[in-house]
Amino acid sequence: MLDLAFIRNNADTVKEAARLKNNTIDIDALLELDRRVVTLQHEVEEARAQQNALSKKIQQAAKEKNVELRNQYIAEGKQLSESIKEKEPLLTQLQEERYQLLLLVPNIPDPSTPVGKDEDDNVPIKYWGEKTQFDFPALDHYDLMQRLNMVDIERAVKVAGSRSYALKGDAARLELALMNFAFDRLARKGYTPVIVPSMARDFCFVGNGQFPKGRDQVYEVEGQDLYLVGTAEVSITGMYKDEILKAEELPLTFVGYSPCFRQEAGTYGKDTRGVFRIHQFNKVEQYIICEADHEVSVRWFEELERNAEELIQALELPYRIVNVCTGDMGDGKVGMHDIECWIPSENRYRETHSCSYFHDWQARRANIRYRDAEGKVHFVHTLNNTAIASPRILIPLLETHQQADGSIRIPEALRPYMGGQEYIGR
Ligand SMILES: Nc1ncnc2c1ncn2[C@@H]1O[C@H](COS(=O)(=O)NC(=O)[C@@H](N)CO)[C@@H](O)[C@H]1O
Repeated sequence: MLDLAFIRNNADTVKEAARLKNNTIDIDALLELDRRVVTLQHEVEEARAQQNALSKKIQQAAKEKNVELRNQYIAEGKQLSESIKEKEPLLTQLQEERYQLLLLVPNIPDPSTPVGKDEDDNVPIKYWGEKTQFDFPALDHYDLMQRLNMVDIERAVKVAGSRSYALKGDAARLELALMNFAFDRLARKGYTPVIVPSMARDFCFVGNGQFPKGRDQVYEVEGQDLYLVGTAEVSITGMYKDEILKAEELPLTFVGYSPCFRQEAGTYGKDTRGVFRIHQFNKVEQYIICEADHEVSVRWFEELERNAEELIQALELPYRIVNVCTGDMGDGKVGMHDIECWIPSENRYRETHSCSYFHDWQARRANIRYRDAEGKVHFVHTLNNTAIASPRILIPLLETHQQADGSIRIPEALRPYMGGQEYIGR
């Protein structure tokens, strides 16, 4: 959410941001509604002030035993109460309408964000590692997993329907190894490990920006104010709602873990083979709460990205980084980079990590603030990036490290989390 005063004073900038982000919000309608709220608010406050003045006049008239004047004031007071009683419900309703519109206003993209319509317009900015070449007929992740008895999709689909899977054998161990590997590396950097609720209340999803627009991507717990999170980002944002932190407490740096649940509405027929796009997966998440300063946010954005690169390089996976364009980045982001790992079987890079900074767009929605050294209160800045999301990361991992004999080499960095094992299938 943007500051209402900012929108009032920078309507064209906000309209341009909405246009660049394919966001259809009507800023003029929002500002018109805002003017009605401000006018009505002023009338109600005026009427209240007159009521206070009148009650003093009534007391004064009573003291002077001036019955006629006193009755006149009382009559005036009644009229005022009537008009306040009539205006207040309308004011409350218009304020709620304005708030619901404010939630739909996008953040302003950083000038370094490429202008574009969709992911095809994302701009590659860095490549690392040579695209894997094989001197034997290489298999895709699903064939590799089936041959090594590491996945059971049929039975999982029986249990939970389409886009379900069960990891078995060394793939199941790999997933937990990857979670521990990511948790460990970030905890050693001083990030606070946190295992958060995977069911969260509505306000958490409003806080990170998933609601109201992305409600169709979220599973709801029937009859309760509880929804399954699509990322630990939702729960961490919700944990700090309505808090005023001390400046010296910042930055808060988290490495979070949660199962993630996504409806994947609108992706029917896309990525249906294997485990690329599923309804439930596990993710280790990097999350920062820092002071409200653009340079500070950018430094954390760069650190979060470097952290992910370190993990991917340790897994010896070729990847590239793309600067996500305005049409693909979503409402809340100021800047966003995706890291895409090379998928040999698809002969292309595909997203495995997503790194974003928001300035105070999320913090305003979740009302997360801090008091600076002078005692002034500001909304914080928030950022997040994937550390490792599995089983999607298993796709480049298994494919890239497959051997001619059909086994799979486990990268050095992962072996300590796999009991020292060096290969799968040997
Ligand atoms: N439906 C899905 N199936 C498998 N993996 C997924 C799915 N959706 C997202 N992921 C994985 O989770 C990563 C992060 O998802 S994201 O929506 O892009 N970004 C976030 O959730 C942020 N909180 C950063 O992690 C993706 O890059 C991808 O690796």
